[in-house]
Amino acid sequence: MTAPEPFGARLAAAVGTRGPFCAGIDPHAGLLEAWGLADDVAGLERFALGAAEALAPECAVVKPQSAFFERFGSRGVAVLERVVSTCREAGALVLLDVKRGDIGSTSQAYADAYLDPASPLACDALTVSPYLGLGSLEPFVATAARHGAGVFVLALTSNPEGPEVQHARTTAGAHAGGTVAGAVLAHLRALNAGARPLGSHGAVVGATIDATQEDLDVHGPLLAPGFGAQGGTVDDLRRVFGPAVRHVLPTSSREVLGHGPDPAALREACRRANDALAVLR
Ligand SMILES: O=c1ccn([C@@H]2O[C@H](COP(=O)(O)O)[C@@H](O)[C@H]2O)c(=O)[nH]1
Repeated sequence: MTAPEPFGARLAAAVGTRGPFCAGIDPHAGLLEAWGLADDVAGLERFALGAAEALAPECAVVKPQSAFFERFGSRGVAVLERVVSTCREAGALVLLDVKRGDIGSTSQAYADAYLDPASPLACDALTVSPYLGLGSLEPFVATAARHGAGVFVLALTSNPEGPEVQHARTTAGAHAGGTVAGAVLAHLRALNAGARPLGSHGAVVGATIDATQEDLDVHGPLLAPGFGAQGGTVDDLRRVFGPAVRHVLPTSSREVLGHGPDPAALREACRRANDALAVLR
């Protein structure tokens, strides 16, 4: 059996063709209302599939936020499954923002749910939380490698509460003495070593964070939420990421979705974002 093409290589090719902008699909109640839809499963379906059909042919990566589907229970998750398949059929990679992480045996079940192609919710990559320890992420890393998928680990998140945990000093493990975020970044750098053209293990680093002393170049993708509605700009991306900006996937949900429901306006918003980001590469 031939090995699947690694996520990092698939991502590099997709970004080379379509640009780095990652469109988020976050069906907020307020956005459903703005699109003239009810805040129920039928409204969710119209909104999320409409966004997927308009945005996925334009973007290298689409990032559905699982929480907004889960709030409708199993019928919401069924809509998420259709969003994932719609986006992948349109040639976009799907990064599911679900921020999982648990003890190893449970992480294996999460990894199977989101990364095994046999699962109804199989995606190209997912977000995970490292706060049960870097070793606890191993099932995600191994399962992703088996299936040519990617893993994005929270490092320096875009929310203002992040630093109290992420800037704390760790006293245990291979990176003792450094910050928690620094340990996450170093772990990813080690996982990505030697990968060509780019590793499959990404970091989540907000476009809104203060200047950091951490080395953000993990030789893998850097998902940058906070671009758009949270205030992050192209200048912030340059300021925060420095030379590593070439590996950044800036992502925005509310800002781009606010242009709907007109599919042409959604597509245009995605094109404009990619045009504005071209100066960074
Ligand atoms: O540090 C993080 C990690 C993830 N997110 C997620 O990204 C989107 C942002 O939505 P906007 O509407 O563009 O603000 C959302 O799904 C968050 O859960 C983040 O914001 N920050």
